[in-house]
Amino acid sequence: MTQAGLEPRRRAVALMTQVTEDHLPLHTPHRLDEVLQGLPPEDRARALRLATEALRWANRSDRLLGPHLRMKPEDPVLNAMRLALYEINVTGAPSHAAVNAAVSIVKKSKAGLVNAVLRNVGRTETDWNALPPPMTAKWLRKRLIARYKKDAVAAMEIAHAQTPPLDITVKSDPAGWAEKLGASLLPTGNLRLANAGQVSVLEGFDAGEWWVQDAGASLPALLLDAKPGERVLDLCAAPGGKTMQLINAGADVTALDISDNRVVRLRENLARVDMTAHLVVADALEWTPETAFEAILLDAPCTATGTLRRHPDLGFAKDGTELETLLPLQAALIDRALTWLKPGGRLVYCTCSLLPEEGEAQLESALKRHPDITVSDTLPTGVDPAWKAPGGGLRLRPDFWPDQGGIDGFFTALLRKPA
Ligand SMILES: C[S@@+](CC[C@H](N)C(=O)[O-])C[C@H]1O[C@@H](n2cnc3c(N)ncnc32)[C@H](O)[C@@H]1O
Repeated sequence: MTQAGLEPRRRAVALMTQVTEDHLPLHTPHRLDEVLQGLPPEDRARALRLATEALRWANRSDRLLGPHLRMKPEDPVLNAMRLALYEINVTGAPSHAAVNAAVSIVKKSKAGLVNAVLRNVGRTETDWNALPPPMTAKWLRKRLIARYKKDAVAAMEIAHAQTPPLDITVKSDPAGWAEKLGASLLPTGNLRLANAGQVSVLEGFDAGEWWVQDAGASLPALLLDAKPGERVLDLCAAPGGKTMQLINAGADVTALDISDNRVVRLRENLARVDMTAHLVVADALEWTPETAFEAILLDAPCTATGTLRRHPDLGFAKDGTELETLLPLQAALIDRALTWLKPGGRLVYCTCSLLPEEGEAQLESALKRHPDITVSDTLPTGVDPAWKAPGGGLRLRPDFWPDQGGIDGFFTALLRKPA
């Protein structure tokens, strides 16, 4: 392998190690830039893609490696071997090239081990494709089985093993854009591209005609159904996928987020699609609006476990301990948002989580704390009634829409304040 081919792989292993050893998600802003420093854009994208996909398949690679390892090697060594096995078995890379790359990436003292182990794996008869799909990280799997039972979790694992399609939300004329982009039109009105390649070169991107947004992530704003001229608060707004939907519906939007950096991205995203909102950088637990809103969309911070198919690194980077701070924060945000609604106002609460603690259970306890609030059972267009959660709201899972390429996991519910 040429030096040019080796460098993105070396960085991919460094990124994987940031996830497995330091427990930082791949997309941790400053770390990502640090690790990818000096690489041209196409190699940055390549390194990130290799790291993402090698982590998606890491559990299956580990099954092949296990019988040939006396003890678990240090993370950079294990990750170099995981990358090689992913490339050989999923992308069809020639095994000598992938093994040589792994040998060159690790420190010299480990080169012999990596070479011997990978060649031993190559000599075994195990059929990669006959192995079960990669297993969800233990901390999460236990919780998912408790909630959804084994068969549903097995279906989710099949969904998590697939590289997800690219979904986009268009400003207008979804059917026309579907034709121009060669995309399929989803029942929810989003467009889906199976193999999109580089997003920024697609027609309509520079002109700001659409933005990237999973179909599942678009449902909360569809459920809120903002009307032209309505004053709407987008609470926890950055990077702004839902803000753009609300503005596109004609609402007068205030978009608030605690993170300076993320609001910079939100501002850039709005500029690209030529939209404006009142932007606020503030902690929602301290901020108070001057007047009440007709509608609020609260996309609360969460474990993001519904996005595992897009971010397989999260299973390695997280361990569930953040729930201790997230759960009270989500409840406090709901309580504050309800006080900022006009009589008769609407609140959509949502999280991109598969955990009932962050969805169904938050709704249930909010209804107990606020007995005057009701939950709407309206369904946005295109939503399968089977997605209704028993206690109200919608429960989306990655194994839904299996024939159309899946959907991110989400919980979302529309609450109404009495008039
Ligand atoms: C799930 S993300 C929002 C995604 C966004 N709604 C979208 O559709 O693009 C959650 C956001 O909550 C913000 N956040 C976390 N704690 C907050 C707080 N106390 N006040 C305001 N925003 C907060 C985070 O900075 C993060 O941007």
